[in-house]
Amino acid sequence: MSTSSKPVHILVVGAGAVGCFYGSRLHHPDKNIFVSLVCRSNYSAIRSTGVKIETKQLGNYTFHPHAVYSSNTSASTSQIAPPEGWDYILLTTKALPGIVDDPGEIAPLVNKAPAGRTCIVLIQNGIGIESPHRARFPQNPIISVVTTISAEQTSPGVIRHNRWTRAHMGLYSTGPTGQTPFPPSEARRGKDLLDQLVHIMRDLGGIKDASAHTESELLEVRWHKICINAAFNPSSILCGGLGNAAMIRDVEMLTHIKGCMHEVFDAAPAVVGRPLGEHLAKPEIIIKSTAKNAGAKPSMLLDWERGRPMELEAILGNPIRLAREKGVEMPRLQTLYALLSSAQRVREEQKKGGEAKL
Ligand SMILES: CC(C)(CO)[C@@H](O)C(=O)[O-]
Repeated sequence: MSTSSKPVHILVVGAGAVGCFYGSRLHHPDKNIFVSLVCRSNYSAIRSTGVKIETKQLGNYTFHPHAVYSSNTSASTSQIAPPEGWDYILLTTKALPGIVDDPGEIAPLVNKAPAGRTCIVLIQNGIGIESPHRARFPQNPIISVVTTISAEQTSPGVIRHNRWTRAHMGLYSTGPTGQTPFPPSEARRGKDLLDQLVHIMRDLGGIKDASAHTESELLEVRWHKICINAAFNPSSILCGGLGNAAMIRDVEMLTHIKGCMHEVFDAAPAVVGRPLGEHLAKPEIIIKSTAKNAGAKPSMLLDWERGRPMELEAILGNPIRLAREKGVEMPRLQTLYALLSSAQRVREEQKKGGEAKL
């Protein structure tokens, strides 16, 4: 596939570990593909020296983005932004429904282009993250990406990639039924944009396990990823701050983690409409692979340690509610959700100087 005739402009909103890592693999100025970043606290560091990526899999290197912006507003009003807007906007911030209005945040960026032109790419954890974007941007192609990656920003603009680069991608129309609200020509355009993104990431960017999927396959992969995130991420906080590999060395923790994973495997068919496919790793295989990722912390633990809000609704609340609507309870996940939602509320009250009510 040729991507060189017309420039491709990609904007990454959320220049944390995941955004910087994937942004660096998509940036190919020699092929007319330009990645820019919207940064927050790491703005000065990245603007002056670029992003340093440390990865055993792909070698250490420095990524110099096409442009670096300090906020969505400054990107949308900048003189150097592409006048026709961006071809792709990659959202790699944490999914925090009820706390952050993601579609509202990116609206000035999406609306810079003619209606429906910009493709919105959601590289975020969790279930139910796409529908608010579809409601806000009825005409834009939306690509939902489920990534399994262990990476962290060790200091501003320095990203350590620990393990995995799996990126499953699929178009999101209106939901799991896969019925597209678009006329065939627009649906075709969405598919072309999906194929182009996979091509850039896999063939040019060296992410060998980047792949394109149908909408219903992607829903299945999202539930499979929940089996990992809902088991490890909340537990890492409640067990006192252990990383994933450390947790499963403890026999009681291992029983708990496996129990959470099987709970999701058992509940998923009620929502997805079929059992999770045989090609998707079973809990025992995930555990084996996780054991090799020693020293790394899951994203939710890093958020908790930094005093940031956790992705509780996307990773626990939404899956619990969707399964419950189908008559299936997930008691282990519900316990994690109740405890951590309360812990987060108490901490927010304490920050405000108040006291949680007894
Ligand atoms: C490490 C991981 C695979 C699960 O804990 C990742 O998704 C994360 O950090 O959330």
